[in-house]
Amino acid sequence: MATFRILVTPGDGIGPEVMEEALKVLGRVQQRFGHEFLYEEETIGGAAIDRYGVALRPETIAKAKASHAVLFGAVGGPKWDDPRASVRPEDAILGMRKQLGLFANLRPVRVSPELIGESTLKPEVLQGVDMVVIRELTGGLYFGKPKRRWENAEGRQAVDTLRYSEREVARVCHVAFQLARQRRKKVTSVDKANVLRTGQLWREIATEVGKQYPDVELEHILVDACAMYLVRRPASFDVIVTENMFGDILTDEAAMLAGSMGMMPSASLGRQRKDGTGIGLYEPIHGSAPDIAGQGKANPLAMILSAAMMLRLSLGLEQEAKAVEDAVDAVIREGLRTPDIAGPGAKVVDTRTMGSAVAERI
Ligand SMILES: NC(=O)c1ccc[n+]([C@@H]2O[C@H](COP(=O)([O-])OP(=O)(O)OC[C@H]3O[C@@H](n4cnc5c(N)ncnc54)[C@H](O)[C@@H]3O)[C@@H](O)[C@H]2O)c1
Ligand SMILES: CC(C)[C@H](C(=O)O)[C@@H](O)C(=O)O
Ligand SMILES: [Mg+2]
Repeated sequence: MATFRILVTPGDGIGPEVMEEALKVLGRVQQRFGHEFLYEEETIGGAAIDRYGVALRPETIAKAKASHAVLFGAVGGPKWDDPRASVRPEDAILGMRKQLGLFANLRPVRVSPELIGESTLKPEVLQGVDMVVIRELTGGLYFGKPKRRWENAEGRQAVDTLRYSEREVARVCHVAFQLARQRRKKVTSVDKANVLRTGQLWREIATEVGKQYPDVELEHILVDACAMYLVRRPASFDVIVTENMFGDILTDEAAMLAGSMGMMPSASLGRQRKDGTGIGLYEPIHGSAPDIAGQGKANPLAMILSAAMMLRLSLGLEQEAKAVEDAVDAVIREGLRTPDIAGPGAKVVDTRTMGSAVAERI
């Protein structure tokens, strides 16, 4: 029997609601496959600002480093949204990513045949969509310095800095090519090389890294065109690799191919240890959804699918990961729908019923 340490950070809004369901599903995995998951829970985000005055405590990072993986819900909400606030709930997720060195964010986009009808896009456009967007996660505009606000005779000013180093671009491109080798062997590198110096560096390095993977096709697309192709011919993409901010925006767009933000899991990975393992952080790409929090309307499948990615990528439990994904496919096939993926006449269930249904099918 294997024992794994998992840090659980539910966060704010629907974060705790979807986390409860992921833990229910993992409980069933423990029972069925006989593993031991040792959980530690930490308060983060807005809840931590209320309790400790900061969104992320050093103790939480220390606990994360002592774990095999972190399961992260979502942070944020109107209560902490003052644009002048010196601490923000989002500092929790940004701090985790940076301090744990999680530079590669994998965001798979799969379209269940049963959900094609619920999308706002035409069914024929969605046929065969199966891609992974790899978002660079610890560089770019999010972290570049200087980053500040000030005021002068011309009024209020602000600056964020877009900076990338050769090393930062190369390492995330390697992740993309290695993943493409296990898939359809195509990488699309997305940049803004027609305008930005960082985009030119990105393209140059993606091309150099690509030469080390002659069996993988590499195409370059400008980010504005990519936003268009994502809704025009999404099935043509296999692995997309892009910088932090572009990846953030393009993946919310891509969520609409899968039907809802509530269907989009993610894994954030960093350097591997010598034994081939490495800490990973697993979270849905959606936020705390204040508009539906506390109403039982949140779709827990993105969080549950993130837990499946954790089983596969940080705990090395492929069969268990597959069992969770198959259970999710089964409930979708059987017609269970939270409101975000429910068409007319659908069998609408609440967050807990959806989570229990997945757990029961493992
Ligand atoms: N990783 C994170 O913690 C994370 C990610 C994104 C946004 N946020 C934060 O969340 C807060 C709200 O942001 P937002 O409203 O722009 O984005 P959001 O992702 O929270 O919500 C966008 C829309 O998608 C819906 N939605 C999201 N997740 C859903 C789910 N699981 N089931 C059903 N519907 C779902 C919401 O109801 C809303 O209509 C902000 O404070 C933002 O900073 C946090
Ligand atoms: C909450 C926010 C900081 C975060 C981001 O911009 O990275 C979110 O939008 C995401 O996609 O994970
Ligand atoms: Mg986002």
